Amino acid sequence: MSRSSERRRRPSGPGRRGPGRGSGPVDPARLAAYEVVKAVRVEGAYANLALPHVLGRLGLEGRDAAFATELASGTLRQQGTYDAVLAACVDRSLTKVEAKVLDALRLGAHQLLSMRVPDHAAISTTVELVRSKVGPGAAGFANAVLRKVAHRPLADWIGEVAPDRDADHDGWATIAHSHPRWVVERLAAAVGRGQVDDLLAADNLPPRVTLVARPGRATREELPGEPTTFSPYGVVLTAGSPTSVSAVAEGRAGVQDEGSQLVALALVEAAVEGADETWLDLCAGPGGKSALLAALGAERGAFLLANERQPHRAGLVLANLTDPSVRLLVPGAAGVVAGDGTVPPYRAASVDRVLVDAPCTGLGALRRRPEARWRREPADLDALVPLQQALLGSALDLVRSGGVVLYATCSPVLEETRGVVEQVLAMRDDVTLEPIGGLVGAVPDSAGPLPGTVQLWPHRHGTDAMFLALLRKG
Ligand SMILES: C[S@@+](CC[C@H](N)C(=O)[O-])C[C@H]1O[C@@H](n2cnc3c(N)ncnc32)[C@H](O)[C@@H]1O
Repeated sequence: MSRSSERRRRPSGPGRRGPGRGSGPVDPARLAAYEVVKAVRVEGAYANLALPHVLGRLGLEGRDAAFATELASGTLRQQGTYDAVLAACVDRSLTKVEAKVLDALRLGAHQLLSMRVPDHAAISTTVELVRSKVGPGAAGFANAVLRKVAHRPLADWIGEVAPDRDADHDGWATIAHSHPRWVVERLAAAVGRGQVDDLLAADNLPPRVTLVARPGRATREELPGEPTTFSPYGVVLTAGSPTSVSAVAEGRAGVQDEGSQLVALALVEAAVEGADETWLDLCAGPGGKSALLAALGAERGAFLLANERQPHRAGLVLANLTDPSVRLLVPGAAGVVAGDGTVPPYRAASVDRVLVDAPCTGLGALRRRPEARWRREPADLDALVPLQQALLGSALDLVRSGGVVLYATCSPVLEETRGVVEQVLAMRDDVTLEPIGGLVGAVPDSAGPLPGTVQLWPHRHGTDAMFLALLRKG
């Protein structure tokens, strides 16, 4: 059966030029993707951090860099689908296939099934990669396996290797959308059965790059791109790289998901009577929201204290709050402390506004962390949920009467959102849950799992799946 061209939706990059046809040197873009996938497997690297290093070392730019990025990221995201396909094409368990060969087979499968790379180029370049990294025997094996993969388009493969969709939707989605089953189940519980497929599909698309103009330091009119729909500070970068934007290089603007911009905005938009001078970001690292809060606070005469438990991440917060010459971007407006937010070194009832951007599973940001879904486990919730409750509890101790705490997660998982807020509310009689108002409260179709809370979604809003709850101390 020949594969139809309609299903090929991704840009081809250098694959269309067919580098590495036949026996020859390994194509550098494929080599870069291979090195990233291997570093994720062997070193536990984060693909989004490993990519710039590898691209720089191999001197890849432009189309080649874009191709390598899509190849590595897409392969990692859709590994669950490709493994099911490869398992049907290999005469032994995939656990018996040498890991380096399996890395390369997954890269080949992504080119064959999801990128516009001609079959001959996808197969021959992968075979050369395997020959150079493993040897001629493995190259022959890879050639035979990828020829089988190339026999069918992706949709036909899914029909063959996934369970029946009507009989076992979550089993089907596990393969078709390449998410672990427990993640499918948690996301379905949060978004509802009617939309879970749209959400899972959105997780497999590369996120758009969004910039934030830090108020008082930059305007969004000076940033290249289209204004964001909901945040008054953002633009969606339509071309080029953020590092080439001078306001970003100078620290006056930054790269920040629109949902994260809305979290900072929701804290600032909440009405507070009386003093409004001391703001605390309890879990600040690496500091994207702190940078926006410091700029907004400076406009209102408020001081932002940015707290982060891990010292090296507290260093990243400082870097986000300073310009390239390490001068505070908004002098006198912010300070950074490395401290445990569950036993904070601050006076009780001394703060007017607190952000708790809690450590979480990150299952709302899977678009930008291609490998994260394979690293997380249900047991992570056993440690994270009590920590989230403790952090929210200490934020409520730190805020003064009449002040506000914004609890946020980049996860829509109900244990981390509704569960944490309900649990903390049940343990205290000095706190009320308030509707999030202002611009953030007006985002359409954003009702969260508790009255007045907000839940953003990649497939509805184009943002990470941020959860926001506003609590006021009585
Ligand atoms: C979701 S991230 C925060 C992202 C950050 N607000 C931003 O916009 O860049 C959660 C942070 O909480 C930190 N963290 C974890 N446990 C903590 C604790 N007990 N006290 C303070 N920070 C903690 C983590 O190291 C991590 O940097």
